[in-house]
Amino acid sequence: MDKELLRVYFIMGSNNTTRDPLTVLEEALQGGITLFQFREKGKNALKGKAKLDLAIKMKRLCHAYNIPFIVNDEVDLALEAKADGIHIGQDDEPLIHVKKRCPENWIYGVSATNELEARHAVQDGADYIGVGPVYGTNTKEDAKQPIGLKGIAEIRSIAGELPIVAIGGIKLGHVFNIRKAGADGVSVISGISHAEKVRQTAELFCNYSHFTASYSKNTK
Ligand SMILES: Cc1ncc(COP(=O)(O)OP(=O)(O)O)c(N)n1
Ligand SMILES: Cc1nc(C(=O)O)sc1CCOP(=O)(O)O
Ligand SMILES: [Mg+2]
Repeated sequence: MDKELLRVYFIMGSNNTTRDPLTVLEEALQGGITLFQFREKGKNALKGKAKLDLAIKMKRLCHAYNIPFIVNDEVDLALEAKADGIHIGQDDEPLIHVKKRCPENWIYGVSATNELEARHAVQDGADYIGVGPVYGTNTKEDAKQPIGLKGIAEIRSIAGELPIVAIGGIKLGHVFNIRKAGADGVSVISGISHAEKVRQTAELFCNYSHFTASYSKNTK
């Protein structure tokens, strides 16, 4: 996959905002997010048809802005919504099974918290690795211990050329150091979905992430 898609990877479900989730997503798209993941889980998450309906509406919105639509965890939902990819965690259906029943041209993401998990993700043919949590987060109840910038750098060395994206507690002020540690981008939930001005905040994430990439290239 094109690693530029990971520059600002916005993730959201209906319970990550008190506003209309479609409005929040559209504002983030207007701000220039480069990839979107539908993650409908946890307290007050939608179920059944309401979940599928929201997924399809979000996919249409993403496609109107030429942004790929990824689904978290749920392979059947991703297939029904005709998504562009799936994100798989360590406790989810293994990537090698998932790949057998999904389109070849999908984007396949895998989570890793340590070098061993990253090594397996590379071997199993992931298109990118979600690395975290980098910092403490209130968004994911079962989040592991933060791995910090050192954790990103360690997984960067395992991943080789495979794109990696950092996740967990990421705010605007973290972007520079995260990119310098070797991540190709930042994956953000509350830093964007809870922002007072979603479009402007997404735009700032994009500018910071873009600036750091150019800065690092020119100082190597
Ligand atoms: C880009 C990205 N990276 C990591 C995750 C976390 O996946 P997982 O560990 O399966 O946890 P849940 O999100 O399912 O709670 C992710 N979703 N996206
Ligand atoms: C969904 C998720 N996965 C994580 C991991 O470590 O794999 S941390 C996390 C929550 C990210 O939300 P926020 O940007 O609000 O901290
Ligand atoms: Mg998962």
